Amino acid sequence: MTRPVKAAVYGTGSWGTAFGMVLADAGCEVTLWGRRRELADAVNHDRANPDYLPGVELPENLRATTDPAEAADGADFTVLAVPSQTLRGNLAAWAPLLAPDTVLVSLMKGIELGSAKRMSEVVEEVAKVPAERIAVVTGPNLAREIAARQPAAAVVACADEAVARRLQTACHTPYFRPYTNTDVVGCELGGAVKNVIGLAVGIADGMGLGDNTKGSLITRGLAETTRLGLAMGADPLTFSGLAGLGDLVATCSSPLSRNHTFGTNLGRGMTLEETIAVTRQTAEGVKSCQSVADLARRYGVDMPITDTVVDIVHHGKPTLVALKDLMGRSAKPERR
Ligand SMILES: NC(=O)C1=CN([C@@H]2O[C@H](COP(=O)(O)OP(=O)(O)OC[C@H]3O[C@@H](n4cnc5c(N)ncnc54)[C@H](O)[C@@H]3O)[C@@H](O)[C@H]2O)C=CC1
Ligand SMILES: O=C(CO)COP(=O)(O)O
Repeated sequence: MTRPVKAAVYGTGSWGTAFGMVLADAGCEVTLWGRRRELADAVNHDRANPDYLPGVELPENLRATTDPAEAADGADFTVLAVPSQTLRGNLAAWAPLLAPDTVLVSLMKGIELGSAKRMSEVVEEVAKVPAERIAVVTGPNLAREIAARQPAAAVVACADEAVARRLQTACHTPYFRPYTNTDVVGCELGGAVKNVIGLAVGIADGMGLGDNTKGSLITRGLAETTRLGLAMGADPLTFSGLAGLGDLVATCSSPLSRNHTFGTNLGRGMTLEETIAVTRQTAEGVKSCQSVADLARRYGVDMPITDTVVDIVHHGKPTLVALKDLMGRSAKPERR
């Protein structure tokens, strides 16, 4: 008899827990790692994560620990679901504990500040594992909807297609349909930049602007994401798939999106400090907009919506002035 696939999930926030549920529903034996004892106890004794997924009953084959070595033990897949800017420090502590030959899986949709590295690059550098053992899960996957077992598709990306297929099997359930992709760069960029565009759409919503504005921002946001992706060697078709358009549409339409909500609060006139104070969870685009703008500069790519978000969020540019400047740029053909 073959043993069940074992997965360790580092991060007991909303997506770490919801993706842990997916893995458990697909038949894996899952151990979540979290920092807080009371949350691990709630998972183990009450089958609940009241802080991040209130009202959701967790499956039996999902347990939690605060001991990173216990989580790592024998894991076929090591899933990373902490805020992107904390990955490097956390992974440095976990790397010596990882099971040999484990596949590292990033759920994170951010770009590291300073280095402008994608999360899989940080994993490769810190855990010292080859790219063929690093995978990414991305797509239109709002955690609360997945935890309610509402149907969704996703992408599992890995340079080694056989590894992507193994992960696909490990997380395939009747409500979660993962597709494989070998374009890791495109998949990660799609996930990180959509958070920035989600902020822009949220700001527009908060300003009371309508669906034409939203449609324009989504489409031109996808155009600038694709431009950056092309310059970085991604497959442009990735951006019309789940990791690009799919995730962009979900994020830019949903009040469940933290990035969208963050933008809406700013657009309504809250200050950055007030907005941060009412945001309990990770809104990756707030920091990553700066790293995406860095990447754009490094690759000589024009990303006007990203620049506008950086100006509003980090330089205090008034939203009406930012909108006027964005619309007032010189006219150009659509495909350039
Ligand atoms: N929530 C969602 O719907 C989705 C989130 N993601 C991505 O997943 C990643 C994680 O997001 P969520 O789980 O939603 O965030 P969250 O804010 O719900 O949870 C973050 C978790 O990380 C922990 N944490 C915070 N700072 C930490 C630190 N310094 N060291 C260790 N742990 C720390 C928190 O205690 C919490 O358990 C992000 O990159 C996000 O973009 C991707 C798809 C869907
Ligand atoms: O990535 C997500 C959905 O796919 C979640 O978006 P937020 O991080 O904006 O909530």
